[in-house]
Amino acid sequence: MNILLIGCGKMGGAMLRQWASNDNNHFTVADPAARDLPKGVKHVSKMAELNAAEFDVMLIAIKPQMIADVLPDYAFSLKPDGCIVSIAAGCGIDTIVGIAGEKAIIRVMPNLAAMVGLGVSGLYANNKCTEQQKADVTVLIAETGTCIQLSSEDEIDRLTAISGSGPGYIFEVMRSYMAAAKSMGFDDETARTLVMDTIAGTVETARQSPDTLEELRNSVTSKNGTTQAGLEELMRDHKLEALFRNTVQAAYSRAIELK
Ligand SMILES: NC(=O)C1=CN([C@@H]2O[C@H](COP(=O)(O)OP(=O)(O)OC[C@H]3O[C@@H](n4cnc5c(N)ncnc54)[C@H](OP(=O)(O)O)[C@@H]3O)[C@@H](O)[C@H]2O)C=CC1
Ligand SMILES: O=C(O)[C@@H]1CCC=N1
Repeated sequence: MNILLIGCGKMGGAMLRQWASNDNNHFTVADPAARDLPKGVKHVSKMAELNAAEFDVMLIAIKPQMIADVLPDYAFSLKPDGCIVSIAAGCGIDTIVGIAGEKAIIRVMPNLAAMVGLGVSGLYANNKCTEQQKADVTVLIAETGTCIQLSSEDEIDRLTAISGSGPGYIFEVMRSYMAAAKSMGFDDETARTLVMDTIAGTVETARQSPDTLEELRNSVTSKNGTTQAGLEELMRDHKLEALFRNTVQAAYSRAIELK
C-alpha cells in the first residue's frame, strides 16, 4: 500500500519505526518538523510537494486540534477507493467526514509501546470500509503490537482512557515507585533497575500464570509479613482503586470533549 503519514511526532514516529522494517508498504511523511526518518521513507513539508501523488491510506497523526486546519489540504490525495486512518484522540468520525467528506474511515487508538512492537491498539471502522480495507489496516497495526477490534466508536474513547493514555499513568507510577526506592537510600541506577525489573518480572509472571491477579498478590503476601504491612498502606480505604477509576474517567471525559 502507498501510505501518507500526516504528522510524524512521538506517536506517528513510533509506529513508523516498526513499519519501515517491512517492505510491503511505501511511506510518505508529511510533517514540516520530521527529522531522521527511516531509510526509504519519502518526506514532504507541505501538500504541494506531493506532486499530485495519490495514496491508499492516509494516516492522521497530528494533534486533534489541528485536524480541521491541516486535513483539507491533503484530503484530495486519497485515492477514490482509499481509506483514512486516524489515531487522534477524541476526534470522531463525524468530524472527519465533515472535513474530508463521506469516506472509508478507521479510527485506531495505539499506545507509545508501539515503539518497541509491544503496543496495544483498538480499531473501529465505519460502514464505508470494505472487509479488505479493515483487514489491511489490521495487519498494519498488528505490526506494532496487539490489535483489538471494536464494534462501537465510543469503545475507542473508552479504550483511549485505558491503554492509549496508559503508558503515561504507568510511567508516573514507576517514577513514584523509583522515588520511594531512592528514599530508602538506593542510588538512581539501582532504584531504576529494582523498579523496572520488579515490574517487568511481575507482568511476565502474571502473563504466564493461570491465577487471578488477586491470587497472585496473595501468593506474595505472607501472614503478618512485609508485603501485608505495605499493602495495608497501599490499599487503605480502597483509595488506589478509586484513584484509578477517577483517572480513567477524567481521560474518557477529555476524549469526549475533543470530539
Ligand atoms: N503520544 C501518544 O502516546 C499518543 C498519541 N496519540 C495521538 O497521536 C496524535 C499525535 O500525537 P503525538 O505524536 O503525541 O504529538 P506530536 O506533537 O509529537 O506529533 C505531531 C506531529 O505533527 C507535526 N505537525 C504540526 N503541524 C503539522 C502540519 N501542518 N502538517 C503535518 N504535520 C504537522 C508536529 O510538528 P511540530 O512538533 O513542529 O508541531 C509533530 O511532529 C494525536 O492526535 C494524539 O491524540 C494517540 C495515542 C497515543
Ligand atoms: O494524551 C493524549 O491526548 C494522547 C492520546 C492517548 C495518549 N496520548
